[in-house]
Amino acid sequence: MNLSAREIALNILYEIFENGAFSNITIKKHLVEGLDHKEEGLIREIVYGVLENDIYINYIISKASKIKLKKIHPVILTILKIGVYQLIFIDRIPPSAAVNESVNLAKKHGHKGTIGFVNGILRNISRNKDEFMKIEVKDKIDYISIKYSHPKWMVKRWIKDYGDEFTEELCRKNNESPELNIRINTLKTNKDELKERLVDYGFIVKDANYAKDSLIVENPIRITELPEFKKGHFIIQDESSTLVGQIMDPIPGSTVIDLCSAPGGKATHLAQIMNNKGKILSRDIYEHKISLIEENARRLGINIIETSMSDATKRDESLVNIADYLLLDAPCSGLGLIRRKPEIKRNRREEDIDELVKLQYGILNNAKDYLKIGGILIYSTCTIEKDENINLINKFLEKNKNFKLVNIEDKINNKQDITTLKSGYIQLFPHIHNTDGFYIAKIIKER
Ligand SMILES: C[S@@+](CC[C@H](N)C(=O)[O-])C[C@H]1O[C@@H](n2cnc3c(N)ncnc32)[C@H](O)[C@@H]1O
Repeated sequence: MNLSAREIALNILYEIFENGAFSNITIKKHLVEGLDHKEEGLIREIVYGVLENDIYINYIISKASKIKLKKIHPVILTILKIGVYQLIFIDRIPPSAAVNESVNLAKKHGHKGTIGFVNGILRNISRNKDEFMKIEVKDKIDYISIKYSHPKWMVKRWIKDYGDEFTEELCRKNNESPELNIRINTLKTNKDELKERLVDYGFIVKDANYAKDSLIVENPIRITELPEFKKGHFIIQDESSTLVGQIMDPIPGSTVIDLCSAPGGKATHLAQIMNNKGKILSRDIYEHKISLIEENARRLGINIIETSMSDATKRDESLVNIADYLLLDAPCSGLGLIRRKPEIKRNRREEDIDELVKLQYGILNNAKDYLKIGGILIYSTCTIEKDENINLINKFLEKNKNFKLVNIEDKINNKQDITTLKSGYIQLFPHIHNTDGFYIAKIIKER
């Protein structure tokens, strides 16, 4: 029997809420053959919409329900969330349809009582929408947390580091869908040629703002099914991440170590910049991820990447003093990726950050010995947490006086809203740069 788009969305959300699953992987798993673009679009809209607005939706349901949220069966609660999301956020769906579709799901998954419960709550919210949407709290942290559905600890940290207005803008932007970026594989094609091909297929394409090898695709549905993708003419990569290669800018023929390499987005870009000449040692702690690096390298026509499994927290004597360039694209809290993976807001815990900082520092401390004198270290993360970025790098530089940040002004042409290039690092934010939240520092080992 074919499931409706809303029922598929229910199954996906249930798995994410109950098992802490990743949104992109779970969506892929549940999309079945035969769904048309419109149904697939609705499933994605509901899943991402509910995840992005989860705290606000819960707030609205708890105002309407006499039963505490914790006491509502998780499937019924998810059905309610799908209904509320459509009532509040999707204008084109008539309220009666939003209510009826949720009631139909309740008929399938609940009993007489729960059907009445879902119907009553959704009708009440639909009739008094403005009243239910009001956020009646005085505290700024509580307000931002509910309105933009970010956990309080996150809002509190960001207000402390960046201020109220900045945090509100950032949280607002985190709930918008990001554009898709692709990176051109200059070993196989060039920007103009690829752009022309994509436009011929009907894609709307424009240049990215900061990364030379990146394009923005506005309507990317099923872009990875194109022959150009299969032939390795491009890879999906946010432009912030593409800037890592651009800023490292390794010379062809060099030896590069990439300690946390999977799935190889940055390693393959470095190979491209090196014109597929030299050597890149790509390592990762997870065996199953190594094959992803190899698959990407093969598709992109790269043969200078040598993969192996290793734990970067353990010192490897065979690497000491061999690297001209070293990339530490560290495991991090991922708080710069909330637009793409809204489940991060539910799954990440504040305690994780201290743990991650210890891990990052441990790896950095090994990495420093792998560089030759005069070698270049790039440290990057996809987070906006100062403790994982600038604070960590400052602590490292304080303890290792032979390392210095390098001016990177010549590496980025468009300097709009980036003021720290001279100081050797950049911190990008979704609401300012329209990229993932991302940190990159370039450091030289002077002696
Ligand atoms: C930010 S991701 C790397 C993304 C990759 N550089 C790219 O551009 O495609 C961080 C990677 O670190 C790996 N990792 C986590 N802990 C590690 C460790 N102790 N040693 C080596 N790799 C580790 C994870 O498996 C993950 O693939």
